[in-house]
Amino acid sequence: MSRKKTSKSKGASAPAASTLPAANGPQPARSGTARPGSDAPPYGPPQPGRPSLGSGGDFYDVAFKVMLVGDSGVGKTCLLVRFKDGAFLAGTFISTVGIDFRNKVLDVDGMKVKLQMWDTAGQERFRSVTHAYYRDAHALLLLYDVTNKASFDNIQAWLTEIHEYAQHDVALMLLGNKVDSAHERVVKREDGEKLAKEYGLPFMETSAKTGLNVDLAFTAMAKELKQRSMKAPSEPRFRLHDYVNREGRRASCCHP
Ligand SMILES: Nc1nc2c(ncn2[C@@H]2O[C@H](COP(=O)(O)OP(=O)(O)OP(=O)(O)O)[C@@H](O)[C@H]2O)c(=O)[nH]1
Ligand SMILES: [Mg+2]
Repeated sequence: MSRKKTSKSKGASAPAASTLPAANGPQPARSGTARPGSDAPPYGPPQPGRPSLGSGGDFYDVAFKVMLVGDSGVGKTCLLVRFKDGAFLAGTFISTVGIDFRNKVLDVDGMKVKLQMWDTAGQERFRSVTHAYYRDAHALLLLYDVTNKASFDNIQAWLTEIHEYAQHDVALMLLGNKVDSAHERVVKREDGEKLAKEYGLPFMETSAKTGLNVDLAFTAMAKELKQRSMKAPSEPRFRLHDYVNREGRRASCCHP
């Protein structure tokens, strides 16, 4: 069964999880060439126990699209590279052109969950390109930079955009990145928490540089999406807010 795609279907139900790889399959990450849905698996209900084989040779039970959004320079690409490859892209800042994507298969409570992660360009001039991708996203990671007040102040505008273009029940998480830069910090943790509470969002501070909370952010989202996709979950309800509050590490303690 495949889901019929509708354009800007505000108020429609969230896209179903995908279990089948596309005929042409996801392509290796590259900038500015991907088209909405063209490289992505078609949608369909999850069929646990019947793993699919992606074109990259990755077996998975269920697949979801996770999009990273936020101002240019907040660290979206670095966060993704940290999660995917465990490395930090130091040095010259190379701004993303258009949109880029990477895949990773996670083991979530015995199920292989493939995350197809879309890295969007934060620059204003690419905004119309990224709008086209929102409607297919199952989850959004919305980032600001704790050393850049403007990126925090713009979160409200990003939320307005998300409400306009994304599915109404898209899973959403707010991340304050670059907490390793303690001396340059201008947005307090409490300010991030307050904003997140105001909008009912799960919230964490992260560092693509040290890796703080990076795996946790993606894993928590994978757990949430997996739970949402189960028609009659046998496990207790997963609570994203409680999970990130419990598991999230604070920059000043506990982390190397
Ligand atoms: N200290 C520190 N620097 C970071 C971190 N994450 C990213 N950076 C730096 O911030 C700059 C921008 O990072 P990118 O990941 O390219 O930013 P982006 O959000 O993808 O930007 P666009 O592609 O233009 O939307 C780069 O110079 C990174 O090295 C972090 O966690 N800590
Ligand atoms: Mg980028």
